[in-house]
Amino acid sequence: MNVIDIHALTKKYRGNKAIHHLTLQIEENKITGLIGRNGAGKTTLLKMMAGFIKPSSGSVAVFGRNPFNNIQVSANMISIDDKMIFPTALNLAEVLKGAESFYPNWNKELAEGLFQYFTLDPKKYHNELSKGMKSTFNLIIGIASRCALTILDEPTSGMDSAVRKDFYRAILKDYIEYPRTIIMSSHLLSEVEDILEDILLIKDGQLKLHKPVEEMKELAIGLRGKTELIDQLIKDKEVIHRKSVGVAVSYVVVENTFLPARLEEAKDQGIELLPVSADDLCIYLTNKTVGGIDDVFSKH
Ligand SMILES: Nc1ncnc2c1ncn2[C@@H]1O[C@H](COP(=O)(O)OP(=O)(O)OP(=O)(O)O)[C@@H](O)[C@H]1O
Repeated sequence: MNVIDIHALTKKYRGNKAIHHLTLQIEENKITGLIGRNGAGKTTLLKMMAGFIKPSSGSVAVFGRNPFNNIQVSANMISIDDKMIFPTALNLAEVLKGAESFYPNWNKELAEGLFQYFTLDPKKYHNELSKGMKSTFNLIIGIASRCALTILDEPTSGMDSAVRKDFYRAILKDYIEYPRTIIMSSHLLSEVEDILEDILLIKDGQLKLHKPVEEMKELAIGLRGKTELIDQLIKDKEVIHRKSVGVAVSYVVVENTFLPARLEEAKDQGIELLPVSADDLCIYLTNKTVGGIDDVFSKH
């Protein structure tokens, strides 16, 4: 069953398209990573899934319903981001207590365990917390609420690296015990890759790729060798990434649609065949240009 069904979705802000004609589905009980660079449209897309903002055109269905102002959708969903605000009169312990009565699947032991592990002070107020501590508290609520649809928009923003790692592990462990649909946005795949099943990559509001992480690893190939030979090998291929490596030597990344015999031949010609990680592939696919930062320097 699809929890999310999006068709020809567009969101414009003052005429500028933040999301552009997006069509996709997200299956039940999967962890999907929404990956994209700054300004790619991740938050806008997640807000439309959560029913917080209206599309300009196209449709979003969550559990088969339009999520905008829909009580049935919001009863089964939680959306966590770094702009969350809580009642200022309540301290953290009181907010947790409130969440317990609000979310039907709330896991009290887990919430308290995480709260103690991350040494949050129950007497403190949310608006007194540091950026990383706010994210920590928000994510405890996001995990412990165990909602059928859990939307996490850059959930670890401001956390230090050790806390981020602990949280990714916590998300995965709790998901294994209690599967649900989790959509988590991030700039960088490398951090979250291990806990994801699917990757949804967007660039400039458009869908670049939606695939299982495992398939991503096989999708592209890196080729390094004499520029002349490389150009011959890839002449009918779309270049995903290219850079010069010294004089007359190039490294290119292309979709791996070669016949095995052709790759063997390339190897015999001295071309190196290199794997391309899912993380690097996402970076190349979302770069504004085919070259990298080196291009900026080589032009000056
Ligand atoms: N309320 C708004 N009014 C006008 N433009 C907006 C608004 N919100 C977002 N945008 C624009 O829409 C585009 C997508 O923004 P969005 O915040 O969805 O991207 P993002 O992928 O979440 O970025 P980041 O990773 O930097 O948080 C950007 O060009 C942004 O400037």
